[in-house]
Amino acid sequence: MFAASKFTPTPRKLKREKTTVSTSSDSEMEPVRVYCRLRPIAENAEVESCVKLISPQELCLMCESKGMRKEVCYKFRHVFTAYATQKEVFDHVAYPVLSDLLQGKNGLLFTYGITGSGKTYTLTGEQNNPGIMPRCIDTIFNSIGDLQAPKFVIKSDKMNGFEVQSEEDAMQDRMAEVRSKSRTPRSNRKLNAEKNHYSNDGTKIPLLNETTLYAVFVSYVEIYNNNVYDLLDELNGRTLQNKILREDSQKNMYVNGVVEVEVKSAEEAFELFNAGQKRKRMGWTILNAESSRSHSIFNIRVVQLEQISWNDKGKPVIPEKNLLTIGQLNLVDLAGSERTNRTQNTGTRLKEASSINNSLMTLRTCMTILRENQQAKSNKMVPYRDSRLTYLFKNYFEGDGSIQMIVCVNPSVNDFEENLHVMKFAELSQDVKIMKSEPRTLVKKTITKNFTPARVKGNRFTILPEIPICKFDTNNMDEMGSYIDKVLEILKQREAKSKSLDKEITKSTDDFRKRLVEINQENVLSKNEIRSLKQIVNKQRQKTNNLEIKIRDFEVTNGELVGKQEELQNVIRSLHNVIDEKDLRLNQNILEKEKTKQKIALVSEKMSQEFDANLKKQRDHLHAVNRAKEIQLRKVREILNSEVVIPSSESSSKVESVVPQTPRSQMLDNQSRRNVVYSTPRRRRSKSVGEVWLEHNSVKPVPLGTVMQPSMKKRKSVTKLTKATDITNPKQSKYCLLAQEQDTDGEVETKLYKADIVSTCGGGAQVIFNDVERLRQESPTS
Ligand SMILES: Nc1ncnc2c1ncn2[C@@H]1O[C@H](COP(=O)(O)OP(=O)(O)OP(=O)(O)O)[C@@H](O)[C@H]1O
Repeated sequence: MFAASKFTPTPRKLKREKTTVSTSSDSEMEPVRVYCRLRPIAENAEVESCVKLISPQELCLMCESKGMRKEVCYKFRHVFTAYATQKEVFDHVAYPVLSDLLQGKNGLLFTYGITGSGKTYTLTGEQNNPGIMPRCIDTIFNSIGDLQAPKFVIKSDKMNGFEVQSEEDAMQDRMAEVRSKSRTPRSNRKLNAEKNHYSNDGTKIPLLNETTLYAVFVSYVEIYNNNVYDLLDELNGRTLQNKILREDSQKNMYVNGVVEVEVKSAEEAFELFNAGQKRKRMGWTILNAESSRSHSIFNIRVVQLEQISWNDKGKPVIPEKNLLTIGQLNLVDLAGSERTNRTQNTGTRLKEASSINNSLMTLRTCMTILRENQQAKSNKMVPYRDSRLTYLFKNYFEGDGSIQMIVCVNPSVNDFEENLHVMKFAELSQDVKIMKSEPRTLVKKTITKNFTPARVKGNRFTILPEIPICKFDTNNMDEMGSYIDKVLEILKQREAKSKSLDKEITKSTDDFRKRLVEINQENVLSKNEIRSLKQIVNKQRQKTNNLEIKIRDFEVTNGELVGKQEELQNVIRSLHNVIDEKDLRLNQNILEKEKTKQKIALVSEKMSQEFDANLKKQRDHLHAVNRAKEIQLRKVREILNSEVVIPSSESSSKVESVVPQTPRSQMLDNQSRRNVVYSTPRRRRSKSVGEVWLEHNSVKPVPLGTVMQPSMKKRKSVTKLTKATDITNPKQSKYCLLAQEQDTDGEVETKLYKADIVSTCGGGAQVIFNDVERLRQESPTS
């Protein structure tokens, strides 16, 4: 049991003043501490690294594209290679911040980088390889050890502050908690407990003050689609509710109504973290199977109750007036920036990505303007309110604590372009200087809910010394005199007490009035906030209405388009049918053609065979006829030879005498040697009456006037064979071609090419030349 001591401290009250960054001197400022951590390239990914390490503080990003080599170098406070352990990162980055935290200073630590670069790994890590968060929790509890305030003695006032309550009240709260815990199913507790082990390496921070009690509080929120959700909220079947951000009486930003739990061990803290982690919005993307879709903020607040004394039993004595120092550490796992063309996100993922990118963009803008303000000593407005992320951490940028950033980098060459943007932002952030923060100690009175009056008499109670009752005895005046003195003394005491009570009442009234004024101010702020929220809600409603109208319009258009699409599909279907039919017919035609071709080939083969056979027959026949004619001719020649006897000396005169004196022979005589006369052709000239000749003359024949002209009683004269029917006319059986040409001496020679026209079995005709008569004119003088 605690007893309220009479100890009245002289508080080290530090008033928090808002100083703009640009007006403070350099010694009061410190830059944002920026570290870089490289993650190993995944083993199965066959990609090159685009990072070259120059020194423990410098690295270069390199890339070669289209024959051009690009190399950009950056300097950081420290660069952790892919081989750096989680402990190294913790020792370098988080340990100093934790040391500040246990002195009551604030710190903000966030991981920044593109998706899949190792932000969650750095901050949370794995069960056997814990990251910064579990190591922080372990280190805090390792350090404070037994110096923990009994649970619920320090209590959140629900307005971002704390109050100290009496041990009796704390005990009642503890009992209530035990009762509510006993109602939680055992299976659930066991399930949660199984996951709460991160390996603890026993890291400690030496504490300066052994007369201080510590209480650790944690809360866990996420910013998803620019809304704040409490991941530790008791849901009881509800969905997570959007929380609003508020400013407390000290102008610090906080999440209104956030569940802040006092934890007494690291395991308890991990249990809460894991419970929140299950609610945190994670999702699958092409670039990271477990991608954070929100910014998550794990807040650790360490409240110190200073200058405690200890009673005989070794228990702390809580004074009436307390000195509270509050330090807080925000561990922020930012969602990764991502390019939609790489993640190929659509729908919800796309909306998330655009919200993530917007909030990161606002963070960049705030940093840029802060830097500009500091460098150009200007006073541009920093747009913290544009995003919940920057609005929540506005105090840090204005000098309420140190800021450290770990830039996580996946060195894959595929991430080169995006890493460039990240590095640019990181480099810019290093130039921003933040006011150094100092611990703030507040004086708080111990609150007692169960007020019990000192003494109760009948129906009234009094806190003044009572006047003793005395019997009036006139015989004993001495006793009466001492009694009166006593009463006078008591009355004096009562007067003094009354005065002190008056003073106390006046002070209490003043305090109460002050508190009322504060409450009133907060009330006014809340009203303003509610008003602005209402305006936002109205605007949103208006937007929703507009969107609904648009959606309806779209639905109508969509309906029409669907109708049109159906019509077009019907047309397409019928066209497809037509095409199918045509294809079928085409195929049939091709088949038929193929068949016909085959038939024609068969018939033509047959015909050519028949034709060959006929031809052979005719040739044989003609040969036979020729042979018979030759035999006849031979016989005629023999007869002629036997008739004509030519004496060797008068041969020329004998010829003349043997040749009958026909007009033709006379002509031959007359024309002397101009014409050569052959007996055989003359005889070969057929005189058959029935024969029809096809006389093929030259266009302008030279008139012959000779005996050589064949006798063609029935004839058809042509100068040109233009048509096949000129030959194939079945009535014609003979052919004679008259050709005249001049020899080199200019003498005319006439040739008669004679032939038989033989019909062929194919319906054509064959011209078989069998005789040539030549008639040549010569000048006797030549
Ligand atoms: N330093 C490291 N050593 C080993 N593995 C790592 C390291 N950093 C990251 N990884 C692995 O890379 C993968 C992606 O890491 P992580 O989920 O932390 O990325 P992230 O930056 O948080 O991504 P997102 O922004 O999409 O949430 C994980 O499987 C993680 O285990």
